[in-house]
Parts: sequence; C-alpha cells; structure tokens
Amino acid sequence: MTFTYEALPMRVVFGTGSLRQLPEEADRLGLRRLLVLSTPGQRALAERAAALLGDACVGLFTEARMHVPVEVAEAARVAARDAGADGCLAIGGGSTIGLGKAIALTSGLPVISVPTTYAGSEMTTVWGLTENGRKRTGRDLAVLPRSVVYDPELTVGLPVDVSVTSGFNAIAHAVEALYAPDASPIVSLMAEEGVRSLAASLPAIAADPGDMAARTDAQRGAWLCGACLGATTMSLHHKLCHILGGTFDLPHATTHTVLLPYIAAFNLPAAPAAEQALNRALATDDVPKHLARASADLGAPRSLAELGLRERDFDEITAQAQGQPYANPRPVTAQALRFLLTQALKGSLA
Ligand SMILES: NC(=O)C1=CN([C@@H]2O[C@H](COP(=O)(O)OP(=O)(O)OC[C@H]3O[C@@H](n4cnc5c(N)ncnc54)[C@H](O)[C@@H]3O)[C@@H](O)[C@H]2O)C=CC1
Ligand SMILES: O=C(O)/C=C\C(=O)CC(=O)O
Repeated sequence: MTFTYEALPMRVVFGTGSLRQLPEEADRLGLRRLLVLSTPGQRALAERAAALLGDACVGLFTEARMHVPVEVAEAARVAARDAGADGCLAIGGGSTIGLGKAIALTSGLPVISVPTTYAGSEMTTVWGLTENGRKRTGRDLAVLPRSVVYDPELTVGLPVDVSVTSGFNAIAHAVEALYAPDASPIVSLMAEEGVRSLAASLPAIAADPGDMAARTDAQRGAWLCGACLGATTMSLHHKLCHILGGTFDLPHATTHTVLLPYIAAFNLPAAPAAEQALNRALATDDVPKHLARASADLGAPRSLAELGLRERDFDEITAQAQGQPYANPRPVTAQALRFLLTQALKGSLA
C-alpha cells in the first residue's frame, strides 16, 4: 500500500440547536461585518441568522443560484464590497455555499457556512462557476469555509425529494473517493461510514421528514462524504455531472442520483476494494442495481431522459468529457461513454 494524505483544516460545530453558536463562531474568527448569503427561497432563514448575528451582520444577499452563474457571483462580490464586509455567512445548500466560495476566490474574504442540504461543498476547496453554458471548477484553499455549523434542525424542512437526491449527491462523493488516485485509508473509512449513514437514514427521512435521529445521521453522513470529496480528486462521475449541469442545465443533485449507478457499473470492476467497501456499506452484492433501485424506491427520477437530456446531446457531452483530462479507474473511450449515457438515458438499471 502506498499513499500520501494531507488533511485540510476543518472546524465543525455539530448538533441540534447549534445555529445559536453563530455569534461565537464569528467572534472566534474576529469577523465583525458579515454579509449573509442565501437563495431567495431561504431568505427567512438568512434573516434569522442575521438577527442572531446582530451588529456583526452588515447585509443580506439572497440571490444564490445553482451552478453559480458568473453574473450572480459578480453581483454578490459587489454587494460584499459595498457593504464593507469582512466575511460571508453562507446559509443553505451547495448553491449558497458555492456563492460564498466565489466571493472568497477573488477577495479572500473568509466564509462561515451553515449547510442545510447534504451536498458537502462546505468541506471542500472546490469552487465552480458557470459562464456561457460551461461550468469551470477548480480548487483553492481560500474558498474552504473556516467554520462549519451543522444544525440538523435546519434540515427538517428540506423536502423529501431534495433530501433523497442531495443524499445521493453525498454518496457519489464517497464512491469516487474510494477509487480516487489519491485515496487513502482514512478517506476510505470516512467514505464507507458516510455511505452507511446515508443509506440507513434516507428511507427513514422519506417515511418521516421530521425524524430528528435520521436527520442527524444523514447530516453526519453528509459531513463524512463531503470530507471525502475535499480530500480526493474527482473522477468521471463528477466530470459528467458538471457537464450536464453547466451545459444542459440539469439539476445538480438529481443528475448525480440518476447517473451514479451507471458510473458504478462502469468503474467498480476496475476498483475491487471500492466495490467491497460499498458492498459492506449498502449490504448488497450488486452496488449499481442497489443504488438505482434504492433511489427509485425513494421517489427519485430513474433516467436522464426524465431530466430532459436527449440522445442528440451525447456528441457535445462526449466532446467535453474527452476535452480535458481527469482521473478515472478505467480509461474512458468515446464508445464506452456513449454506452454508459445510453443506459442512463433509458434508466435501464432502475
Ligand atoms: N464545490 C463543491 O464541493 C460542491 C458544490 N456543489 C454545488 O452545489 C450546488 C447544488 O447544491 P444543492 O445543495 O444540491 O442545492 P441548492 O443549494 O440549490 O438547494 C436546493 C433547493 O433547496 C432549497 N433548500 C436548501 N436547504 C433547504 C432546507 N433545509 N429547507 C428547505 N429548502 C432548502 C434551496 O433554497 C434551493 O431552492 C450545485 O451548484 C453544485 O455544483 C455541490 C456539492 C459539492
Ligand atoms: O459535483 C459535485 O457535487 C461536486 C463539485 C461541484 O459541484 C463543483 C461546484 O462547486 O460547482
């Protein structure tokens, strides 16, 4: 066994009611002028956070959008500058945290994040920006949130369909971390446990969205899976999802959910240790089928066709996917890619 592992700085405050610790977290970082970020739909939560921060909040920017369009990033940067902000509080899902990262990328302003989905962005140095139908991603330590407050109470209102697909977005981070070129024993432990946690808690959440034990377990799983993404290189699955989101405007977490079983079917034969870990975590001997059926049983879409993708889009996807090098346990030929996309378009495993 050979590996290199370098831990990212991580401060996590976890627990029901931990939102109340926001002022302390801001104080600890010496932040006195925070701009609070959210999506339009989570404005009320942003206002609650602003009220908790009191004088340490200098304004709200509530226009976060999925895939961080550059125009939204620019407007948020202007809002931060005009308010004289010394940091941002990103309260919401990956879209809001992504906006905080976009501000940090050009200004260096520190970000505190309060995640309310299971996307895991709060644990990574990965930023993403979308311009002219193309999503660019990169890594920069400046965008990694300095403090992350996980309060499972804030996820109770996350609709079941979003909870399920967001949970599978997290599982996808763990799956790709298990066969990443920079995988390591500590990451593999987190990945297996993260998948186990989400696989157990998502059905419980679907049955009762207010089940606090399940909500807590899901957020714990999301933290572990996000940390896996933060520690490893993304492979084919994430690459394809970014193309489908950036160019075809497919919804992020749902796309991850639908595509993951087909990526697992393609990659796991070349990654036996990853397959064994997933067999244990999911209590199955057929990971691709299990993933497809588990998400479909919880009401998630089964095929990329349902999300609006068409076969005529394959040429563009293949060209983009083959245009830039990225890691993958199996070589990705155009023929293999078309086969995989055809299966996912039809939803043949679900
Ligand atoms: N850079 C990174 O490491 C990562 C980035 N991402 C990025 O994050 C974005 C997707 O993030 P998601 O979290 O999937 O979606 P999202 O942040 O767009 O949230 C989905 C919807 O749910 C609402 N919502 C969020 N939390 C809620 C709650 N607790 N109760 C009620 N409504 C709630 C939001 O307002 C939004 O309308 C994409 O742009 C993706 O690229 C995702 C994972 C990792
Ligand atoms: O695909 C993911 O879930 C992980 C990373 C991104 O979405 C990149 C981004 O911030 O846009």
